[in-house]
Amino acid sequence: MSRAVEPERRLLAIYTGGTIGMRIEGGVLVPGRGLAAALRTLPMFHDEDHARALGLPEDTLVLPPASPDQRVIYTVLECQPLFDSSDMTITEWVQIAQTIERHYGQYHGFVVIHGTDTMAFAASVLSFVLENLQKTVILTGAQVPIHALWNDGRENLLGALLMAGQYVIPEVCLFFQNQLFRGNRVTKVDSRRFAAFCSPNLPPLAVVGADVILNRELVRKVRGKERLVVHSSVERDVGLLRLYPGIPAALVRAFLQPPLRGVVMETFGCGNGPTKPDLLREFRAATERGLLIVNCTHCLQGTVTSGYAAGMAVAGAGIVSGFDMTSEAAMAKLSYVLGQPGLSLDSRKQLLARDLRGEVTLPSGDEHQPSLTCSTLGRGVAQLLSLSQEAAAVREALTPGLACAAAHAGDLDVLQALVELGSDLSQENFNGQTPLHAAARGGHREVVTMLLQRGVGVSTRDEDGLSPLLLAVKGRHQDIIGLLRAAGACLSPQELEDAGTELCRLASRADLEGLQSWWRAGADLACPGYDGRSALLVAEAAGNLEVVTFLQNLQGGAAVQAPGPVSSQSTGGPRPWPRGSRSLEGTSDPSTACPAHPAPPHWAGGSHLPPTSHPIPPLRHLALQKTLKSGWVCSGPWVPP
Ligand SMILES: NC(=O)C[C@H](N)C(=O)O
Repeated sequence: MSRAVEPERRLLAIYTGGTIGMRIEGGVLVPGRGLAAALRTLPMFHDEDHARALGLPEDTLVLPPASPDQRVIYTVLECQPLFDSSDMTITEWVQIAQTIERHYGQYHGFVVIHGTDTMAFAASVLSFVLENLQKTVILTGAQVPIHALWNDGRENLLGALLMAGQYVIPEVCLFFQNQLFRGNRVTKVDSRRFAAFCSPNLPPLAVVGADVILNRELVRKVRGKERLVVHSSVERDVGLLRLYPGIPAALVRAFLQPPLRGVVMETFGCGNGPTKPDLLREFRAATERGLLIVNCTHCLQGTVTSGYAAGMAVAGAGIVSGFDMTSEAAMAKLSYVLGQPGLSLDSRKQLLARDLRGEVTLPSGDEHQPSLTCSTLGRGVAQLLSLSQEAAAVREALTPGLACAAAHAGDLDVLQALVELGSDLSQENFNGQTPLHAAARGGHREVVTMLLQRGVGVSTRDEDGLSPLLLAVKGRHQDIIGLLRAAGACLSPQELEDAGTELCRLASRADLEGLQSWWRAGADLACPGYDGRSALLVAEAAGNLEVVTFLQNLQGGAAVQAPGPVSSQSTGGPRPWPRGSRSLEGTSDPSTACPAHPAPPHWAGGSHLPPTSHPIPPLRHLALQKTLKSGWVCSGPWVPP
């Protein structure tokens, strides 16, 4: 992942349909034409003066400048017909890939505007069909049409255009509600909330707030300069079978019949299934006939393991482990692997067991990843640096980067090795970050504790002015926020400048966890957003009752006051919390910019947090009618652009 440098970035936005452009006809939502014309009337999507100066054609729009030296110009291709994505199939997704291929040389990146219902399938298929991707492909859509007053489409589409315009991310991604996910890691978890998607087993590649926080090390690296390959030959006879307690062998037999060539089987927990002999016989008979079956857990989070006899029984029937793949990704992978011509069954099984597009986390040992987490590399470097006197200068130069990488990976061993070499763990790396920044952002409690015990400064700001505390807030690492606050960390006036708007945004999304993070970090939750409204007002207007209760409880109990002080240098900007009767005790870190205030009792124990709903996304649907899902079905003809 890198920042795009071209002064003019050209994107192709392929509009396939979905709620984002829908209109109401006869009381129901139907796909709507003319998205480009609608965008043309919205100043956030189009700078008419600049377009006229450039002489851009009707279908090409230009965003207002996001940075003084760069413009994002995008052409909207409207598909014919437009789809509610429930009607889309692998046929249309391959056609989208072919459209990208046809226009690959003309554009810097691609945005695919798609319905949300099957967007996770679409993103997964595209990730396999597009090989050697060197440009950014981002899918996005909306829960509410862009024409509605209160909608998520504008924010999602603008975010996708800006991410694809400003960064080179050589992957198929999905952008929704300010998060950029790897496309083949997502699943739709909510039919109404704006936060419709989650990536249960891989953190987002980027999170957009007041700043764009990139998870650079997660983004796939381009290998060489190989040409884009589009794998149009995919297997359509792939299906999805969800096991349920007592599922009859006869039903399984009926489902596993030809022409089916591949099946994703959603099993219980760690990949377990019933061990009834008649059922296992059906699985074995199917796999011996050459049917490929991949085992994915129906849990939202976690992986298939070999820890249970019930799991081993399933594996013994010739079923391949899907580890932590989503069912969507596993179906797409099966279609891709089965579509490869001339491979033996064993080779296909081997392909399935490999990580092809970042879609799966293989158990350590199955794949060696050159990371500091497998401490051999880190220790090796440390050992090398200790060899000679001359190495001292090299060590000096390498230590900050190495220490930050180790801290970000949560690798205490490497940090310990560096300490033994006499390294200073408070040194800053090339962009001004310290290991504490890296550990706070990565959410590594043990590393944060170790660094604080060693007395590193908590107030260091990186080149962008960000402190470890703000990174912990953005990462929602509540325990780390607590540790940093206890060590005297405060948000600076600069960091609090846009907090009000961010709080309103979180309130509008019912993002309780995000609000709690800011509150724990000492932000004023009553601080107004850009339009003068508070988070409470926004939550009330949006009908987000949990958030309203949370904020009201805080207000009622006077705990709306931040759980510690904001910077004593705070002037203007957000109003500081009244100090009330809190005692100002000595700081544990005299170097900090503001005095450390002990957390008030209601916060220190954590017991006074108002009752909240679980921040974890809701579990995947359990409805039995979804137990048997048919595979990729060809629909009528579709004319790609
Ligand atoms: N929010 C949406 O886009 C849902 C719509 N039914 C679709 O998938 O096309």
